Amino acid sequence: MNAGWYDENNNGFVPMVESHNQRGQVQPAVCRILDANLDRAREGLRIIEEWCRFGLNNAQLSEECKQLRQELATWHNPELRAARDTPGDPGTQLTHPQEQQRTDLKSLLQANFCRVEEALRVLEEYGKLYHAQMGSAFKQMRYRVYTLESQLLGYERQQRLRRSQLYLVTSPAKDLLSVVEAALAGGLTLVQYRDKNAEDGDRFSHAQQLCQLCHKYGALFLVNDRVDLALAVAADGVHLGQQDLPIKVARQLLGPHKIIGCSTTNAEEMQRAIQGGADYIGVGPVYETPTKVGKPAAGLEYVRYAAQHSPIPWFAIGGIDVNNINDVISAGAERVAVVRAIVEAEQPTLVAQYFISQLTRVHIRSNKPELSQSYV
Ligand SMILES: Cc1ncc(COP(=O)(O)OP(=O)(O)O)c(N)n1
Ligand SMILES: Cc1ncsc1CCOP(=O)(O)O
Ligand SMILES: [Mg+2]
Repeated sequence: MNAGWYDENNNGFVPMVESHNQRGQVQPAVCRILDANLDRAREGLRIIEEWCRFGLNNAQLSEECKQLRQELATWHNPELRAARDTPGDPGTQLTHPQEQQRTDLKSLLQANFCRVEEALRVLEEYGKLYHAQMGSAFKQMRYRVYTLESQLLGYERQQRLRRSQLYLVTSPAKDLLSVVEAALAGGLTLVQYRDKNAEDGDRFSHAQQLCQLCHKYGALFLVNDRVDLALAVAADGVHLGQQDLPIKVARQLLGPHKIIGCSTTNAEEMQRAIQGGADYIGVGPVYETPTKVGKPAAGLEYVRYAAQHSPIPWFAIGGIDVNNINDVISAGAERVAVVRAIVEAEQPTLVAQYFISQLTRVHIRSNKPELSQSYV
């Protein structure tokens, strides 16, 4: 019969790695450290797993959490459990003020990833004193958790992108931060920083402030043209035009989990962007616009084409405002991107709300309720 024990935390029968350490007597304190951190890592993983399972309905991510928990359980042998001394532990009363104030889901998940990664690092170091394979086993697990974290954040980004109906592309304005904040308050969930003329130092500081603001509201933040700037401010991704870096190069620089958008004006560009791995495309200019002087309109015809042929999310852009939004929606658009309609609006909150209400109406009509759900 295999040696092991029954674990009450849903892991069932857990095969024992080895009940005795291989280096002679280990200090009881080391066993207590290992016991406490095995618990800590498992608890953190369980919190993350619940979101993967019930929040995202993602079987692959929840399975990875479960496997990691089970692997932790195989190391948590009776000898380590027996070392527990909760009444004598001075740390049980200590809480950090931040633990009491998780304001959003993203910070809750990040805090728990942090907790798991820290616990695994402790297990890696102290585990070397206990068992020859413990150090390398926990190192590998820590890297798996890093991968899980970036997969989960990437998956969340894609979901947010899919649920975004209105996209604000910024233009320089004296009170840009207040304008963007007002639009975020109206329900805006996707923002692109675009400034074709500023100096890099100013671009960096504007992008940094906008990025923080967007994340405070749970909105995605992308940077126009510049992969380096997107990386520098930890943006959610980048928007590239036909004259910018190729998508494949940007993907290598940004990794698999950031968003890459691409401008398209016709069917051929659309096809290339999709094949290149764009996460979404801009479709336009629908109308000629002073924001992009000299660029001929692709027209509503191209919007109709996108509605029929684009398998990835797409945003109609160019000259769209509150007066013509319904023509664009009638041509098949479910998402729109605007510059002047919001940046130059007297009441950006109301304009954002109006656009979203019109787009939501059409989503409900076309029976795509997932697009009209608000996101945590
Ligand atoms: C959402 C969206 N669509 C199209 C563009 C235009 O990009 P590009 O053609 O590279 O032109 P510039 O914006 O760089 O002048 C966009 N920025 N966003
Ligand atoms: C950046 C861009 N790309 C195609 S049209 C456009 C500008 C859209 O600006 P506006 O919404 O002010 O017409
Ligand atoms: Mg560009």
